[in-house]
Amino acid sequence: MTLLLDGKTLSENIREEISKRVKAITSKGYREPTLAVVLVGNDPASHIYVRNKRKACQKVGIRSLFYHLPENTTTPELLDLIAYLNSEEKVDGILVQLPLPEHISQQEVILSVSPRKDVDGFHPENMGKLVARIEGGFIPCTPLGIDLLLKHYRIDPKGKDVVIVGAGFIVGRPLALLMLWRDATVSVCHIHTKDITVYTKKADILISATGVPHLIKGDMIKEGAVVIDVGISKLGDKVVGDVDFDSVKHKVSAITPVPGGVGPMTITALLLNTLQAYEQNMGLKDVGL
Ligand SMILES: NC(=O)C1=CN([C@@H]2O[C@H](COP(=O)(O)OP(=O)(O)OC[C@H]3O[C@@H](n4cnc5c(N)ncnc54)[C@H](OP(=O)(O)O)[C@@H]3O)[C@@H](O)[C@H]2O)C=CC1
Ligand SMILES: Nc1nc(=O)c2c([nH]1)NC[C@@H]1CN(c3ccc(C(=O)N[C@@H](CCC(=O)O)C(=O)O)cc3)C=[N+]21
Ligand SMILES: [Mg+2]
Repeated sequence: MTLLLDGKTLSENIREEISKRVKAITSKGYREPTLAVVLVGNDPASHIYVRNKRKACQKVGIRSLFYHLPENTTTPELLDLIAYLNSEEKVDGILVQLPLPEHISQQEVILSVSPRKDVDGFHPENMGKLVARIEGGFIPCTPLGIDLLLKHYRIDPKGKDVVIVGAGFIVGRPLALLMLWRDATVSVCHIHTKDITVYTKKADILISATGVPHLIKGDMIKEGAVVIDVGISKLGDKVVGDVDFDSVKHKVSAITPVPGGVGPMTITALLLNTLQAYEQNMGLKDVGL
């Protein structure tokens, strides 16, 4: 029997808890948690993601402020907005939607967000805490969402061979660090890997995050493995992952569906990070809340 790792239902349950926590705090007279979402340009997929993130915020009582800048925004203009959001006491979290237009320096933007408001966990101070195993930083949303999903289903990476396909900045790399933190033996494959099948076949837990539809097929997988599909691609009008679900599903012990697996968990992790930023910003722990 193959277990479907249901990120949608788990997300609903966690979001219910977040909502209760927000109500408990705001009913004591504190202001609402606030996330600033910055989108540059008109990429249609980014628009949909941003809309989903804002809807999710609203449902749990997190206020979201939306800053939509034109495609031709310059790096200094974007940095000015971020400097303002950093200084604004009432803004707890800042999310700059990626990818940014080519002409904007992603590196400068990531460095400019205050590490205390960096709910994406992309700032080197937060990435560094992931390397050094220092608690209290922000863990990037997709790795954190996957960690929560594995925990919920009592799949412990400790001592397991975890193989990650894709070494991107927002998923593969930070995920590798988090899985090391969980005491897994981690391999990371990428575009220059000679033969990814050598690695995927050894995986107890295989996590694919490339955006290449149907990259992972049944004959590349060990019997009984756990498969986590991070990829999101459009094939015609269907949303598909990196995993060829039909050839894989009979071989594995557990697998995430796309949609309804990692995607909702990513947004839930964003809500959790925003709540963490808010609690730290307001000093709620210090007053015993
Ligand atoms: N479900 C969710 O919540 C989320 C889903 N995503 C999805 O995950 C995917 C990856 O996103 P992201 O990390 O931002 O993308 P990136 O483009 O930053 O990273 C993709 C990685 O996969 C590698 N890669 C590409 N093709 C192959 C291949 N054939 N074999 C092995 N490695 C390959 C790339 O190598 P190289 O760079 O050298 O080409 C790169 O390391 C996308 O589909 C994205 O939409 C992303 C975030 C959240
Ligand atoms: N600064 C920044 N932070 C991000 O976290 C970030 C980003 N930029 N840029 C783009 C990627 C992608 N990403 C997704 C989030 C949710 C779903 C999601 O909710 N997916 C649903 C719906 C899929 C669909 O129907 O399109 C699902 O899988 O069920 C997908 C992808 C966050 N990203
Ligand atoms: Mg993310």
